[in-house]
Amino acid sequence: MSRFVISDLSVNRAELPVVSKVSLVAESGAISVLLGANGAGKTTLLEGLSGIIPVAGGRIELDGREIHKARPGLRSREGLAHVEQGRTVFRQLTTEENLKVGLSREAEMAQAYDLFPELVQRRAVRAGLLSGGEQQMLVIARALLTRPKVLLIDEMSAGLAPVIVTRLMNAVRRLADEGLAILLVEQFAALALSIGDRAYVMRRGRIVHDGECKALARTPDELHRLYLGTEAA
Ligand SMILES: Nc1ncnc2c1ncn2[C@@H]1O[C@H](COP(=O)(O)OP(=O)(O)OP(=O)(O)O)[C@@H](O)[C@H]1O
Repeated sequence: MSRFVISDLSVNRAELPVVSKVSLVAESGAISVLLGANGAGKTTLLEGLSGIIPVAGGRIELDGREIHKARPGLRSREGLAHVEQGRTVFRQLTTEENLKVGLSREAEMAQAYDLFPELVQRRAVRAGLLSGGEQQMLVIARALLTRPKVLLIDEMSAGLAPVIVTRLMNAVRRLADEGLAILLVEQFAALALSIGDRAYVMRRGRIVHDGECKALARTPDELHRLYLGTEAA
């Protein structure tokens, strides 16, 4: 069982505070969903978690070990993987070569293909020629090759057709059911809440809601209010 705990975390951009004293948890077997309007600071938070940008304050702990001062490579070795926004693949390499860049062994490759059988028939195709959904599957598969304990996923659904988004969401649910701890940043709020466990809503760099996904899914007006910030301060 893994536990990823973020306490009072602050992250700046160009020396301006973008994420302020955020606390949240992601645990084995569960999906923590992080929602919020554009510019709320979700991507900045994930980049602070994986070490792409340094944190300005607070703590990040994975299974009781503090990792917020560690370089990204070390955080990865500790068990953190980050599916970044933008679906970056090596476009000139084939699907399989993209996976091999992750220095994977056969067992991990087999697991990746088991999660996304769609990629098997595309293994010899250059990644630049894959559909957006296939590229997203490839990026998620590549993140799994390091056998992470915690998976951070940023806007995997951007620009994809609803049927593909549902496919990806089901795969993410399966990963959680197999024991991963997942922190899912998502714009498709209703769908994310339908597969998630714990829901957080972020606004202007702060967490303004922390509760169960099921409860928030039942109250779309409340979700709307949280996004727009019309509640009493
Ligand atoms: N490289 C950067 N330099 C300076 N400010 C930035 C940079 N990237 C983002 N910001 C600012 O930080 C704030 C938070 O942006 P961020 O991308 O983290 O939000 P987000 O919640 O992920 O939004 P979106 O859903 O649009 O991706 C915004 O005000 C944005 O303008």
